[in-house]
Amino acid sequence: MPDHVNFITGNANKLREVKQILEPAIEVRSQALDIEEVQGTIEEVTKFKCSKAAELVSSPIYELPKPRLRRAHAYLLLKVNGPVLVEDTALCYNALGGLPGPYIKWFLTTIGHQGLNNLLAAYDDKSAEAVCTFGYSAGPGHEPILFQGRCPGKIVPPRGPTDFGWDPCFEYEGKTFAEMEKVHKNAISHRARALQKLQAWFKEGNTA
Ligand SMILES: O=c1nc[nH]c2c1ncn2[C@H]1C[C@H](O)[C@@H](COP(=O)(O)OP(=O)(O)OP(=O)(O)O)O1
Ligand SMILES: [Mg+2]
Repeated sequence: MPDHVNFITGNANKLREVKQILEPAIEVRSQALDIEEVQGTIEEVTKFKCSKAAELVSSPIYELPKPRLRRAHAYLLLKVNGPVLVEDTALCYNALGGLPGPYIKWFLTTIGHQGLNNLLAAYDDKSAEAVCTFGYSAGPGHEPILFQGRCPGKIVPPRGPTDFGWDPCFEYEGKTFAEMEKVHKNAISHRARALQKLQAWFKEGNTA
């Protein structure tokens, strides 16, 4: 098992959940980079994001022991690309053949919770899947390895706190993600299921 991962995301809520799930076994370090996102399948979007992150990220080649020494020794820090972990989240409506899928961010920003419901007005089937795909790259030129988790649910009018994305509109076993205790969501979510696969891969002896 690696002692840490370098999770690249601009989303503080994602980071909090990944920390809650992986730590303390694996320390989650993070850099907030705004990475361009392409069109394509969920897998293509995640692979591109991961390769880009591996190129853009820079991290110190070693850790200095004490914070007060860091400034003095700043010149010793060299740029090293990768390894990195990224994640892309999709929300896939079954009645719509998997859309909005990886484009959920733009749908949510543009039409909001009510709009996410209205999209299904013409259909009886309100079922959906939350899909989380982590991409891990050892560095530039290394093909990203993907770990995907899926959680079934249905799209409902918003219930619960509105602090994280479409959580209020996604119902799983009678509760929306927003209504659940964080520990409950983090035990059954798309993100938790994907991270279980990543943890299993690390346990096989693969290291970040
Ligand atoms: O568990 C979740 N529960 C509710 N909403 C969620 C969840 N996870 C992601 N979301 C939202 C954030 C964004 O509106 C879209 C995914 O887009 P996505 O590109 O993966 O996220 P992002 O751009 O916010 O962060 P990043 O810098 O990691 O790409 O769904
Ligand atoms: Mg994004």
